[in-house]
Amino acid sequence: MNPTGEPVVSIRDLRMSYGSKEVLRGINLEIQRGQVIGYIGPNGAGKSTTVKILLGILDGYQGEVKVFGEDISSGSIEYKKRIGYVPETADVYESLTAQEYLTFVGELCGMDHDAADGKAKRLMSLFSIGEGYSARISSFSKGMKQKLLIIASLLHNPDILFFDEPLSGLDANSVMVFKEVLSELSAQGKTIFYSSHIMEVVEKISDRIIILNGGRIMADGTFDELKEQCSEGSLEEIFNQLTGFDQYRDIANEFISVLKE
Ligand SMILES: Nc1ncnc2c1ncn2[C@@H]1O[C@H](COP(=O)(O)OP(=O)(O)OP(=O)(O)O)[C@@H](O)[C@H]1O
Repeated sequence: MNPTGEPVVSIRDLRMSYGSKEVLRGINLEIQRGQVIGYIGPNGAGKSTTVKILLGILDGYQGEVKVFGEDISSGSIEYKKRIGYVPETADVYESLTAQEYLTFVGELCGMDHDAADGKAKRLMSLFSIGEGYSARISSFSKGMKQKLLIIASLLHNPDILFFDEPLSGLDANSVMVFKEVLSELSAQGKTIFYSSHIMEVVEKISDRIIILNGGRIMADGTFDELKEQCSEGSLEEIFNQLTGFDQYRDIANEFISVLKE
């Protein structure tokens, strides 16, 4: 954990370009232990790029990125064992069974095979997909695959979690279980980065909301602070205001008239 109270993630003047296209334009952030961060922004804002840099799977950035107080460019990969990640889209090994996949992931993160096996089986059953434990992932429904990814991200009890649209495909009962798990994890001191386009959920679960637009941070604060700053009621309205999007009716009308042609 992080007994000294220093930030678990610290980012200074982070810049990233793909070719001549600058997609992160000077991000500065300090994230404390136990915070649930709603990390939101329009499509292409740079959210996944930031997360991939933090995960150590994207190089070539400028600026300083520290996780658990250590500069991730130092080459140490130990910190990755303390991180869990649910990507927006994932290539899981479909020909493996859930058991093979989860024990493999657990062992990669330093767990003993039998410990990973026992824990994975119980977590699958708690998520109502226990019957699929020995089945090939290729036979899973979309929601079952998503639950598998969530379990894989949590199995090794990481200290920082990155979730990208984690509720995608989950039924209403599982959503309630997952939200409750999130709030317990945060109470235990886990830090959670939550990226989603579902504003109602982000508004409810986040202690702090960061809005990214065009590679820059447009807002950073609690929901109440953002509300005060924008004089708007819901996070959806705040988001639309801060990302300069107020023509949705005109666009929808034009869309309909094109369909009618
Ligand atoms: N491998 C790549 N090569 C070139 N450009 C890329 C690459 N990956 C991302 N980009 C560009 O970087 C920008 C930021 O992408 P990123 O995936 O970080 O956005 P995002 O905020 O996660 O978007 P979304 O909400 O759609 O998932 C986009 O303009 C995207 O086209």
